[in-house]
Amino acid sequence: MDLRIDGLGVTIDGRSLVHDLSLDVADGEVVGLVGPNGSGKSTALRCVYRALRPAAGAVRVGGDDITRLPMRRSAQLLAAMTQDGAVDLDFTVEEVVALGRAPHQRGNQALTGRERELCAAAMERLNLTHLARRGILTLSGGERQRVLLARALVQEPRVLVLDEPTNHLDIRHQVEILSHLRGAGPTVLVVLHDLNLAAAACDRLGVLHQGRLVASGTPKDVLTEALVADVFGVRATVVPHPLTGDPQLLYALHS
Ligand SMILES: Nc1ncnc2c1ncn2[C@@H]1O[C@H](COP(=O)(O)OP(=O)(O)OP(=O)(O)O)[C@@H](O)[C@H]1O
Repeated sequence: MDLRIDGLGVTIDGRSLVHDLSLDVADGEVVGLVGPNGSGKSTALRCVYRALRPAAGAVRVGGDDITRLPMRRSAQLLAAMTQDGAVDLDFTVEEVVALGRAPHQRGNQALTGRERELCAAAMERLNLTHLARRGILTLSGGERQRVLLARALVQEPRVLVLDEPTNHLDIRHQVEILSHLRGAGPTVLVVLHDLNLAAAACDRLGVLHQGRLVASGTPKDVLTEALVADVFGVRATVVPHPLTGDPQLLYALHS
């Protein structure tokens, strides 16, 4: 197993925010974490990328407990694209993308030819080449999200974790970013709100409700009308996508 979350628990101010969460992600697999607002998705993910130390349990990458690794080593293994991963300094787009190589470099080394190619390919793939010289602070929210994904990809991590990577994005870029996750190389754990896009983008889903994992499995197994009603409190009709067969939820706002 590439990423193994084992009995994770987070308690803050006496309140259990994540309780006994275990979830495995196999090599190259894309697993989505879904759940209502406040169900503990970001808190769990923060433990995975070491922004938060869990009160219980462990997070293992390739068998190593990442909380016991030096920061530099865990940054070589795991990259995170998060809401709080924004860059406040006015670096250019190409400088921010190149920062993804930092865990692999010693001191202030210049990028090697291979690293420059890697950065150029990531910018090309995320439609950023024309923005390479622009200051990151001048970009729109969606453009900035794409820069942060490019930075995470050039890190060449074994595991990539993403917290709502489609925030701010128009539908074209939502589809594009999510379609980059499969076959991108790394094993992926991604928090998503849109259940239809999660069903299309992920091999498996884990559903969090009040800090507990209440279901996990393929999107087809997990996204049932009963689960959506129980966990999200919403009535939805589940239909197979006519082209892919992925479950898709239809919501009737009026009848
Ligand atoms: N540092 C903290 N101190 C106190 N409560 C916290 C802290 N961090 C998170 N919480 C609470 O823990 C619960 C889970 O929060 P979390 O951000 O993990 O949920 P989420 O599933 O990611 O939600 P959303 O879908 O709204 O982003 C929420 O009720 C939140 O208010």
